[in-house]
Amino acid sequence: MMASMSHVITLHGVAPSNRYCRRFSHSNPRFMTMAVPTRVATVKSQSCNSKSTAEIDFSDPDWNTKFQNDFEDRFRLPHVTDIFPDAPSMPSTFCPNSRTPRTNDFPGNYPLDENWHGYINDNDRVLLKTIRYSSPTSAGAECIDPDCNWVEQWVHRAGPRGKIYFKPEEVKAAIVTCGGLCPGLNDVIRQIVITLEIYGVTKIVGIPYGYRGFSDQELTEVPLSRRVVQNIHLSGGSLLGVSRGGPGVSEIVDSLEERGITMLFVLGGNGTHAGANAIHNECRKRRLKVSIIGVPKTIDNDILLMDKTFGFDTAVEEAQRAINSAYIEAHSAYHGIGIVKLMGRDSGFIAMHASLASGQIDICLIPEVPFNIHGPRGVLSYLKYLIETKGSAVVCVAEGAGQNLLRKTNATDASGNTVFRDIGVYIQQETKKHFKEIGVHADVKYIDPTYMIRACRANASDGIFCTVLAQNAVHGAFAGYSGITVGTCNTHYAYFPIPEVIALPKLVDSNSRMWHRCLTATGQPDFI
Ligand SMILES: Nc1ncnc2c1ncn2[C@@H]1O[C@H](COP(=O)(O)OP(=O)(O)OP(=O)(O)O)[C@@H](O)[C@H]1O
Ligand SMILES: O=P(O)(O)OC[C@H]1O[C@](O)(CO)[C@@H](O)[C@@H]1O
Ligand SMILES: [Mg+2]
Repeated sequence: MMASMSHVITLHGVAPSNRYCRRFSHSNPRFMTMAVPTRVATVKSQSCNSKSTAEIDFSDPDWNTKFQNDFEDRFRLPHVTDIFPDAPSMPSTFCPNSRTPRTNDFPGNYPLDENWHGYINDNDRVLLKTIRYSSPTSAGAECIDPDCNWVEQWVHRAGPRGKIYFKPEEVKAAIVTCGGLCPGLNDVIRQIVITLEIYGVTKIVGIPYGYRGFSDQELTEVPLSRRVVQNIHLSGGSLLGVSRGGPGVSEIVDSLEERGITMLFVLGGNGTHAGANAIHNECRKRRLKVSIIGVPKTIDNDILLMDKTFGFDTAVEEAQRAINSAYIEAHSAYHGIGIVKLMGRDSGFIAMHASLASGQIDICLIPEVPFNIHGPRGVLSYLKYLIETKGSAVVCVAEGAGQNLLRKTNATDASGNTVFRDIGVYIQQETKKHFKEIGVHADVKYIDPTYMIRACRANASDGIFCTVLAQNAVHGAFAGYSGITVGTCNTHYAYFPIPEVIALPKLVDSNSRMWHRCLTATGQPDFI
């Protein structure tokens, strides 16, 4: 089959604008010209096939090797030596078992180099995909070619390097948190500060209220130290504040120059990372030795290639309280119907995982899977069936689900994200109307716990996750990288070039085992 294919084919015959991938719902043209990545993800990772995968000529006997080389090139991490080839390096000052930097004056707490295997080699790699699918029809198969050949894809291992490219005493590090709130922001801020201090950095500041803090003259830098951040992880929110919108990239880089910032840690979602990448590019254009490092903060878990993002676990856990309340209300009422709306603009991960965890959801609706409300196969008919057969029902709907059923809105927020209509309210209203029309009693209750969930403190698992991400962010900066972000792949920590992880939102694959498991757990039919 392979030999006979001399033409360039699309992946499984699926056109590049494919089943699972959509653009992030940005519409602000100001940002579009600034930093939306030009490269689309070429791997069909997270079920996203792409233009460049579609351009592979699989009749070439070397396509596999070429793909892997291309992959290695794309995932190469931008480094300070790209613009300053002679940039000096020095032995790392990082010491994992000390509160202070490693110095020759105080060798007692530090093993001799030859006995200590604590650094990451720049050539260490993490395997991105671990399942070998035998057929493209296997559940959730992510194949590069039509025969689903095994293709190794390796990304860079995160962690401390033996050589560093910044002298700690010359560093001024800044941290900024952008976008919406997410559990764990304070844990990340805290650990970045602590790790920077261990390297020996003394000038550490927080930029208040997201990117806005770079331009608003009334907002002043927040000095940060171990003392300041010691207990901030005990509460939710962000010590520094967050915002959407704000200044353009050039203004931000002007501000970095004026302030003498040499390391910038950017905590935020896809929009923030697009901004971070644009800042990185602008710094390179101006030949500034500045390291821009992202830490992906998206409660929606919609960043490509990573196992998960921080705050997601906590969100799923916290959503249980809302779901349980909806269940109790519905279960205690005569013909009770509970509706819970959870976050997820483009991706239904929170709704899917919360439904799976609760065991109390009868219908889970996510943006990736179309559904009808009305008609014989619609959600309302099934709700009637549930009321008749089990007396009550609970629906979990992601905020971005079923937007096609609602009147379009042209409204955008300050960052250019489309403002959605409330699908939860719509389902509540239509349910009430429908049951009235068919003359069946229904007691409908609607819960939207969004801001209660977002404002929570990180749970233990996210607390650990944030701590490790933050340490790795600092290690990445000292290693001389810039324009990168940090995440986990198959439980291992890795660095990624920013454009590769934000080209598209990571979506729930409706052919994945996880979605099928969710369907098995709820027992819901297709609503199409
Ligand atoms: N394409 C872009 N280029 C440069 N900056 C951007 C871009 N998109 C968004 N930004 C900036 O990034 C910041 C955060 O963006 P946004 O409000 O979209 O949140 P986010 O990072 O995607 O996080 P969340 O997951 O909470 O939505 C804003 O200050 C916005 O101005
Ligand atoms: O109301 P805000 O702050 O604009 O944020 C809402 C958005 O933020 C998110 O919670 C992600 O941070 C989305 O799920 C949601 O659409
Ligand atoms: Mg976003």
